[in-house]
Amino acid sequence: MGQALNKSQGRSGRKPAGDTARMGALRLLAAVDEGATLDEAAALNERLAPPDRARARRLALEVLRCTQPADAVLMPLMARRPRPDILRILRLATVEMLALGEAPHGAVNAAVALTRGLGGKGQAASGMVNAVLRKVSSAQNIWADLPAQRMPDWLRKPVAAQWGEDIALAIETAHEAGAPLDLTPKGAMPEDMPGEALPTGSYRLASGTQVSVLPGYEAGDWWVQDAAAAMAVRVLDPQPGEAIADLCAAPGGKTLQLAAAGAEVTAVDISQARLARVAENLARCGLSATLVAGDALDWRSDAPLDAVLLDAPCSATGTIRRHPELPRIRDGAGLAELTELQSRLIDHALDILKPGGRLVYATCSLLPAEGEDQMAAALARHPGLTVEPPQAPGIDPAWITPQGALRLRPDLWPERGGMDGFFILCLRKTTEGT
Ligand SMILES: C[S@@+](CC[C@H](N)C(=O)[O-])C[C@H]1O[C@@H](n2cnc3c(N)ncnc32)[C@H](O)[C@@H]1O
Repeated sequence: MGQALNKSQGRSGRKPAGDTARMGALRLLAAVDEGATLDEAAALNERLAPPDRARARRLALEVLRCTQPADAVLMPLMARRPRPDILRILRLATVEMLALGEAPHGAVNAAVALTRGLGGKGQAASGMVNAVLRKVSSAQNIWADLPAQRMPDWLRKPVAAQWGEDIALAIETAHEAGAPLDLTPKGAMPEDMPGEALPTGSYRLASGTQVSVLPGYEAGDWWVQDAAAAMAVRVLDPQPGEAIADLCAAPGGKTLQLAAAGAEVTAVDISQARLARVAENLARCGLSATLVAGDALDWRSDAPLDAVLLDAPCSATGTIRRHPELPRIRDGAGLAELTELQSRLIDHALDILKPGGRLVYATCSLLPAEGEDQMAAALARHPGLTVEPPQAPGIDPAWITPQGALRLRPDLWPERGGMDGFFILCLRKTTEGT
């Protein structure tokens, strides 16, 4: 490795392979440090060729999943904390070598070149970067023993209080492992579709699979949707011809499921821009629904509603496998506002539902405040409700809570690659009303 890390290589003017993607990853990481989500920052890499853009995102995702372990290796090797741009380069190279198994030679050379590219201070720091990363490259044993990245206290405390320390650790391990690519079939999946058919009806492929080259993409035979997210509509069990409102619909994975089942769907979302994505997804899949842009709290149906799906706005803490920046850019503030909105949406959903109709409440959250506690409060406010036990193929009885809800967590299905965190409960409005 010694020769490969020769400082003079950075002066040759030749960019190490993968440099563009690495620069793209560093841009994304800098934006996250400023409080942006990866989706918000994606436009920064618009000029990159699609393969480099995809690799930049994969690298940034991996760094965000392993920032704490990377720092645990790096910090003892430095006299003081480096400036943020240099720290990002060090973390990237560390994660490339220790988490992704990249050859030290390429990762270290690239890091030194990127450091020099920062100008005067970077030139001065490049020797330190080279020396530190040489040591990091032989730290595999230390890396293997490091615990997975901890959730922040505002999230970890309620999770550990609800399910215990072991489950909190298992969830952290699942966060670090990332997420595979899950698809929901519209009908039968194309026969040549690679991957694994899951017991719940979703289809699972390796993460990083290029979606647009898969069989059936053009024909709209399926859409991308996490296996846990797909369970809310399976629990609702839509029937052909039923009038169903999807009150917080965008980007529309659940609207597509409802429409594919033959329901008469009205998809409501407060965001016109996000609702445009529902329209695009429906068009690609050859499905239809009535789209309404507006506040669900102000919307009422002209016809009686057989069912309402309320996939409420929430902390999205169940999706950290896919959005590892969330714990970095959120601090739990705003939770009270969200739970207040959720309870108002629940009350409105029950109000517009016909007697005998069913409400499925779902959140992609790990916080009991947005799931178990929220529903306990709703049941106390509305005595005329019955809980419908979740019935759908592939449900493990261990996923059903004493309350009769489906509680899905990232640590479930570890041998299959996990699933997002979701809370799902189906209620029936009795004819006596609520
Ligand atoms: C969890 S996402 C929904 C995901 C969607 N059900 C799916 O499966 O693709 C929550 C959505 O609620 C929308 N939203 C937030 N507040 C709303 C409100 N008061 N009325 C209607 N939609 C709202 C947001 O714009 C966002 O698209």
